[in-house]
Amino acid sequence: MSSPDTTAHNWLLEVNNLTCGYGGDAVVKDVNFALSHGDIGCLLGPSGCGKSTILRALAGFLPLTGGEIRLQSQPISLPGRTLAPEKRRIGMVFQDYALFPHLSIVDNVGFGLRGLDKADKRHKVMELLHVVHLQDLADNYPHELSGGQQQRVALARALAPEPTLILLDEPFSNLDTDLRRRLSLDVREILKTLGISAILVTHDQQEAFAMCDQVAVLQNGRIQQWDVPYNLYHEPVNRFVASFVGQGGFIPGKTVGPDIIESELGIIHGNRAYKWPSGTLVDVLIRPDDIVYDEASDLRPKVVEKTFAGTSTLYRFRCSEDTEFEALFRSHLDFHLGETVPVRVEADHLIAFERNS
Ligand SMILES: Nc1ncnc2c1ncn2[C@@H]1O[C@H](COP(=O)(O)OP(=O)(O)OP(=O)(O)O)[C@@H](O)[C@H]1O
Repeated sequence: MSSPDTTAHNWLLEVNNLTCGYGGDAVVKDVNFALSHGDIGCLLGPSGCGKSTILRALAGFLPLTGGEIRLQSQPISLPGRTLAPEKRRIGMVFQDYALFPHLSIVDNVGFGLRGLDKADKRHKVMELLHVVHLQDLADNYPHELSGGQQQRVALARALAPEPTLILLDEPFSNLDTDLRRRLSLDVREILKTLGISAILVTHDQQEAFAMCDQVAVLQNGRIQQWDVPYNLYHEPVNRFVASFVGQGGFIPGKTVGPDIIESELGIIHGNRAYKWPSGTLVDVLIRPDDIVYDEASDLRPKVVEKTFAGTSTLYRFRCSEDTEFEALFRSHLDFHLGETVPVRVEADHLIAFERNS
């Protein structure tokens, strides 16, 4: 597992060996990560891997059975000691917005604001509604707003008490694809403008990559890799991360040098040296963008699948029963099922795992 060095850095949030679960069963085990001030982190993984469980522990709804959570260097959760959720200065935004239907937008956003007179409260709420671009809807009611607008109200409400950290639990999953993309970028910009740190839970990797600075990929309650999106895609630490993040698949190969692998796609040169002896059987990760069209190439696999996607087309090619791979070409490169196409590998990164590992 890759985890950050949490020493000698002024972290906003530190999660050290976090272990917790339900009814004596540990669902999340030995989780480690840390978030810098102003950064947006993400918990990404398949359904049931423990993302929401970690979020509940961060919010203070779930006690720990092992490890600790620190916010601004102060322990807020330890086994046997859980600071109450309302004392953590952590805001939450949920999938279903959870707005009060009988309150106007102003009153929804101002709900958690204490100790301000009416005029100051309205002034503060209007400032926040400007930040989320909803000032013109201040006196409307939730049912008069679209899903995206309601989610921005929920964000403004979570921001109102000036939290140290915001937790976003699948906040865009009730929205259509276009709106999710736009809103996730809007929310990133709002958080960055205000310098507020956040943890997003999602199973949508495009959303994770577009919105977050650091992403944890989880499997069965454990973090497999905590890294920047670029590294997760190009430098996955294990097969699970390689398969879960991005498209692509593995083809069989054999090492002929520390950074050279022989395969049915030819000799593949990498940017890193592996320690395996020559002749080791490996599986090589091929991403669709690692394959280019090249009329001069002798490698001519057959098209076995084709998915047209407007500006690009995803092809599945077969060299042999053992070697199939995908390639993404601009859609004017139009080939038919069964056609043989000259291609070559142009991979910046060589990701391989020992066969049967
Ligand atoms: N209240 C609960 N009581 C008992 N088990 C639970 C409870 N909540 C979740 N679990 C179990 O804990 C595991 C992790 O659940 P969790 O909700 O954290 O996953 P997740 O990664 O957020 O999944 P999803 O993406 O589907 O929301 C699952 O096996 C789930 O069945």
